[in-house]
Amino acid sequence: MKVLVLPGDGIGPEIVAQAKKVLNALQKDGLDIELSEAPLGGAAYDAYGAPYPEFTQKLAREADAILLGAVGGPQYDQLDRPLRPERGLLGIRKDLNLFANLRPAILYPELANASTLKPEVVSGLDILIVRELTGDIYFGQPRGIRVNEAGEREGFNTMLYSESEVRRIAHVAFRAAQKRGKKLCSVDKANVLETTEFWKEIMTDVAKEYPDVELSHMYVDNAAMQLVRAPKQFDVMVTGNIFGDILSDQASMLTGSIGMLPSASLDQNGKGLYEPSHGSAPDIAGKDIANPLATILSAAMMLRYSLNNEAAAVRVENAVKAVLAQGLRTADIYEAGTTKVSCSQMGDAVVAAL
Ligand SMILES: NC(=O)c1ccc[n+]([C@@H]2O[C@H](COP(=O)([O-])OP(=O)(O)OC[C@H]3O[C@@H](n4cnc5c(N)ncnc54)[C@H](O)[C@@H]3O)[C@@H](O)[C@H]2O)c1
Ligand SMILES: CC(C)[C@H](C(=O)O)[C@@H](O)C(=O)O
Ligand SMILES: [Mg+2]
Repeated sequence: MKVLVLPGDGIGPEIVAQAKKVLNALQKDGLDIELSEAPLGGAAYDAYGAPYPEFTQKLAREADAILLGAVGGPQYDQLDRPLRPERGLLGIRKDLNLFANLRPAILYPELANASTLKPEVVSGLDILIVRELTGDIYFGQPRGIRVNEAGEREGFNTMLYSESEVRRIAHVAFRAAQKRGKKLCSVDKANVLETTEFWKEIMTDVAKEYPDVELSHMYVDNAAMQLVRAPKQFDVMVTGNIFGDILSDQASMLTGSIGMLPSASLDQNGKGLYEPSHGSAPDIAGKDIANPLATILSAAMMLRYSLNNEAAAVRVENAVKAVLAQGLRTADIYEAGTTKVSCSQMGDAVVAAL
């Protein structure tokens, strides 16, 4: 199996190095993977003048699975839009048709106090957010910044979903719900936006094929409120690209830190890109203090979904649970009575716990 590693920018290389340690340890125990590396985002712009250069594209297309750190940083904000790091990430998602983004928000019992919510509200939390990743206002045309007829500048984007796009993500979400608590909440803004009114109609239609799953609908503003009021009411949530982006960052705080939330972005055939849900955290880059657990847990998802190695995935997840049980914490999840460790120390501890 070929695994392409894309460290990216900011804390990307630091957190990916920890996930690589874990994969290297598994390799020594017989995991049959071949690792290669390429730049994406700002690092790719620096090396090749493009955020998703041909060099990276070729390796990405050949790989069975991809592990990404994060992209972006203020030093790239002044570039022309097509050259910005984030366009590299959107480019690889679109190029590889990685339409199904799974973002599990799980509260480990040891982090009950790290969550911003009261322990009784979050204890046992286990939500899966299924975010559509290659459509919506992120990709709809037309888009841009222009001068209108009145001579005033305006910015515009297009929220767009085709029926096939909604159907395929609906099936992913219903199948996920079937394997879990059999409850699916589709999040929309159907009271205002036609795109999501259409989304809701298709979700309702696909539900007929999954009579064992209870489908509900919720407006996104209410969903944001319910996520902090009573998050355990949710099992699987399915939503479009932009709402899923926002709700998954919000859900991450229920688990104690955005540094705990992994993600998998999958195509129809099990090929996937695995990355933490957070960004390149320029404010803490280069300090060896970032939390690498979301990236390590993303590597576990890669073992599960693309490398079909459930045993190795569980082994990594158990190692993460073990380091938390040992009281080891990076700064973002630190609390009195625990032991503060650096990013690299956390990586070493997970390897030791394997
Ligand atoms: N998937 C991605 O590559 C991705 C995702 C989100 C944002 N970004 C990009 O990252 C850059 C920074 O964006 P932002 O600041 O809005 O979001 P961010 O997620 O990078 O950071 C938000 C806050 O969370 C903290 N944080 C994030 N990850 C952490 C970790 N592992 N451990 C400890 N703390 C962590 C940061 O220090 C910061 O205070 C931007 O260029 C943005 O476009 C990339
Ligand atoms: C960096 C950005 C393009 C990306 C997104 O919006 O999808 C990020 O926020 C994410 O959640 O992966
Ligand atoms: Mg995001």
